[in-house]
Amino acid sequence: MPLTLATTTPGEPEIFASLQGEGPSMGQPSTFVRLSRCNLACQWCDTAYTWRFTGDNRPHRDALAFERSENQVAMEEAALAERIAALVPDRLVITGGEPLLQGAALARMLAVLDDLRPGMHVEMETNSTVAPHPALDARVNQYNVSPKLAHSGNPADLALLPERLAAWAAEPRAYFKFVIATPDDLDEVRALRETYAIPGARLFLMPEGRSSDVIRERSGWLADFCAANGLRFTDRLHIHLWGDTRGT
Ligand SMILES: Nc1nc2[nH]cc(C(=O)O)c2c(=O)[nH]1
Ligand code: SF4
Ligand SMILES: [Mg+2]
Repeated sequence: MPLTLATTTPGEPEIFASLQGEGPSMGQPSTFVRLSRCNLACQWCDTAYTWRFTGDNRPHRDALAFERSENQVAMEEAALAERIAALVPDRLVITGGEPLLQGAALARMLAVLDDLRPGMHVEMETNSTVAPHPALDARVNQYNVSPKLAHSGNPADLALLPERLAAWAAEPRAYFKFVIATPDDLDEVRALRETYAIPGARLFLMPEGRSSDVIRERSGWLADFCAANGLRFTDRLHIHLWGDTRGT
């Protein structure tokens, strides 16, 4: 079974070399692979082209509908591994959408990649709701886990799964990255942190924003909060550098 990737332009899979823009590895040169499909629907999602296809009327800020045929492309595992191996970075970031929905195929792809480029550092971005396939889990070095708060618009019974959150909190490879839009969101983070005993060293707060101006405005109060509460702050470096564009 091939993987389903997002596209940069119709037919062209979203595979690119860039700098990790968010979280513990911010600034690291990395190859990115963006998979299509998501099991959630965040109203501020900046990659709605991975899930909000024509006929999907779940609320989104832009109310855009994307043509599935233009925004998805199938790719065999071995072909994807070859594309990754041909790029310079020795780190790989797999994102989406929700990449763990395609865990078994990703594990097969990473097995091929390990033959072509042994020792690559593999980072997985995830929305926290899907348990990693065991064969995939064995090949991941780092999880960047982003549970979705109430302001995302997802019902909590879909977005915040107690069993999953407890498992990520206990997983030393997992770094939490909470997307924060308003100061009210911080109370929800505080409650989750207490409930699941998330260590501060593995908890990042990141401003929501798809433009440099919005991110900068929110960074002001969010960075102050992080400093006062002993939490880690992450910017969205790629938005400052390249704006909200595909393939960056
Ligand atoms: N440069 C860059 N860094 C990123 N870190 C997480 C990303 C994502 O879309 O998940 C992302 C992205 O799209 N670009
Ligand atoms: S979980 Fe991520 S990809 Fe899915 S809708 Fe939310 S922001 Fe978008
Ligand atoms: Mg992104």
